Amino acid sequence: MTSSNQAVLELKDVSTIVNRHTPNQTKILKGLNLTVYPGDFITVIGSNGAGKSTLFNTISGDILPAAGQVLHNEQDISRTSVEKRTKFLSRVFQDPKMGTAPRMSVAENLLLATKRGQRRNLQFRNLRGNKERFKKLAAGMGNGLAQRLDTPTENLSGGQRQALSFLMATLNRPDILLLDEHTAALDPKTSAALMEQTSQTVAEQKLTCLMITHHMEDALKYGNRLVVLHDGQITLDVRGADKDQLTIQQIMNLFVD
Ligand SMILES: Nc1ncnc2c1ncn2[C@@H]1O[C@H](COP(=O)(O)OP(=O)(O)OP(=O)(O)O)[C@@H](O)[C@H]1O
Repeated sequence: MTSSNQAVLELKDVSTIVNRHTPNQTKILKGLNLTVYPGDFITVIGSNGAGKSTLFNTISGDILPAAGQVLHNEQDISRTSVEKRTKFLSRVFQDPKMGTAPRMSVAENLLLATKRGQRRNLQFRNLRGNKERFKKLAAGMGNGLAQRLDTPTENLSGGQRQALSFLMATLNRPDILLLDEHTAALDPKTSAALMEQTSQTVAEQKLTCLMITHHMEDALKYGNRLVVLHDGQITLDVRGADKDQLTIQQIMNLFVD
């Protein structure tokens, strides 16, 4: 990645404060800087409470920075609403229940995802026209989702539901994809399968992606770049060959205060 590339996302000296003007006021991100280039796949690690979810909440607009700026394609989005950011950003959460509407079928959820960032005007008669496309997409996940297109998502397994959340998040090729421990609630085999699918989709669609994980193996295996968060700041940011040479032991040593 060359420095002449325009950044997709930039956080400049970002600080966040929760419980402002109360005795519990706490600074979480402390002047954090991060520049993300097109096609970066960044694994984000750090101990509990380091500020990883707060970083994602700041990128998604769920938390507004108390100081500093968030830029998307060089435009200041620091005050842009969560809803407006969904036009270019999508996120998959740890909890399989978070990403899908439970009473709606798999196909209806996928149709909803095609309208992401647009005004909601769901025409379910479009379902039939999209069925073949949805079937193909679901088949790509390789976990029986393609045979469940008419099933309400509340009746899917956790793995199928999380695969659907991932599919919905990537359907319209977001500029920025945030994966917030998206495989953590799944059993090891299902988790590994979704991780492989993730890696494949990110590569095929050349997505720009940040992924929080507590799996050190995954943090090393996937992505071209790894950042370590500690106490609200980035304490390590490595890419390419430097990342490839990292060992789990070296990373574990970084977690010792
Ligand atoms: N709304 C809030 N009110 C008070 N404290 C908060 C709030 N949100 C986060 N914190 C605190 O800020 C710190 C960072 O939280 P955050 O969830 O970003 O960490 P994390 O790195 O994602 O941790 P984990 O790995 O446990 O998910 C923690 O000490 C947390 O308790």
